[in-house]
Amino acid sequence: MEEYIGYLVLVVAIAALALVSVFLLFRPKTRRPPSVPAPPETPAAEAPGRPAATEEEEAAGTATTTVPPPPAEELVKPPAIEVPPPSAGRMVRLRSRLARSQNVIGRGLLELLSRDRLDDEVWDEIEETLITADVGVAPTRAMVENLRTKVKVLGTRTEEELRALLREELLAQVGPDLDRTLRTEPTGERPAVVLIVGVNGTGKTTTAGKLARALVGDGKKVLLGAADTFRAAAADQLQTWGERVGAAVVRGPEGADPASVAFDAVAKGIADKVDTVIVDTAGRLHTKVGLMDELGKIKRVIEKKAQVDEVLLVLDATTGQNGMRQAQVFAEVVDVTGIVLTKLDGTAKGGIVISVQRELGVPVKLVGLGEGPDDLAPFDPKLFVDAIVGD
Ligand SMILES: Nc1nc2c(ncn2[C@@H]2O[C@H](COP(=O)(O)OP(=O)(O)OP(=O)(O)O)[C@@H](O)[C@H]2O)c(=O)[nH]1
Repeated sequence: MEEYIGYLVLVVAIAALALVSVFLLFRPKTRRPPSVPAPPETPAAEAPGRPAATEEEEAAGTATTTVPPPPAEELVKPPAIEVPPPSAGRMVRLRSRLARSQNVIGRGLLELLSRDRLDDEVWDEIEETLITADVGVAPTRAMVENLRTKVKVLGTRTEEELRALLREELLAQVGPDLDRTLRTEPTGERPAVVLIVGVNGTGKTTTAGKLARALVGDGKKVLLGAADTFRAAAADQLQTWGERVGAAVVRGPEGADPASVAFDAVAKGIADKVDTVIVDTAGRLHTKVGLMDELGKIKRVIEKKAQVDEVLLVLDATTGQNGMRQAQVFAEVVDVTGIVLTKLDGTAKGGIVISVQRELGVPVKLVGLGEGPDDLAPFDPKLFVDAIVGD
């Protein structure tokens, strides 16, 4: 009997053990703590730019692996297009910058004019101040002559009266009535063509880019032509300017014929129905003949497609008389229709506005007042003179 009970216990124990093993093997897994869902594994092809799978795609199970990856260039996220401010009112916005660089001339002149005795020595100092500010010899003489007569005849003595007199004389020299309109409107089916010329480093490429921005800000469709094929970086620079505001850029391989790039740019401008094509040139000043050949050819070739409406000569205000001489060579080679005076924020020699207009017989149409993308402004003579003499 005892032996029978022993067997029974053994059988029960084996059965219990078997039961426990079966339970452990097949026990329900519901009591595991819920796991945090891992981020879906995005295939490389689904990186930026690719739209998310639609519900239908997911239902059909076609959302991920069956779609071939798009070509590499589609993966690059296009840069956000900027909306630049319009060109009007820019000089007002940049007034303080202009005043900072220019009012030293005005303060000096007013201090001299306010002296108790206005003898020859003082008038010589006034003349010197104007010459130092790059006003030029002939305009300086004319101004001093007029000031001398008026102070004597009118007996002008108070600071306010002197300021008003100086303002009047400076304004007369700057030329408040010169036509400074920038011709950027298309003629019929043809876009306006603006050619940017000037010595390297004066800010030509920057001006082309800033002008494109300003025109886009005015609601125009603009195309940039990188005919400075001499320096690849200039085309890259222009491309960046264009991309920022959504303006197309036509460029050629490094060393390509600048005239052919200019031609292609204008042809594309016509095909795309843009308002304005801006062509940046290299304008290397090797020899006058070489320059004439290069710029003359660009202009002739463009004119097979459209007329050149503006030839803007870019001049660095900080280079003074040296820059003036270079400007003269350009003016002899090509019909300049307007001057862009850059870096006026970096010099007190604002008198160059007066001398350059007089020397070249062409109005200053735009001024550069800083390195910021919107620091190019239509030139306003009154605001300019106010910045010199102060309020
Ligand atoms: N402060 C200041 N800097 C300016 C102004 N305009 C241009 N610059 C700077 O001048 C430098 C030269 O400008 P670029 O546009 O490269 O000159 P560039 O004439 O095109 O030179 P190349 O392409 O070599 O012919 C850059 O550092 C510009 O930021 C301005 O109005 N004020």
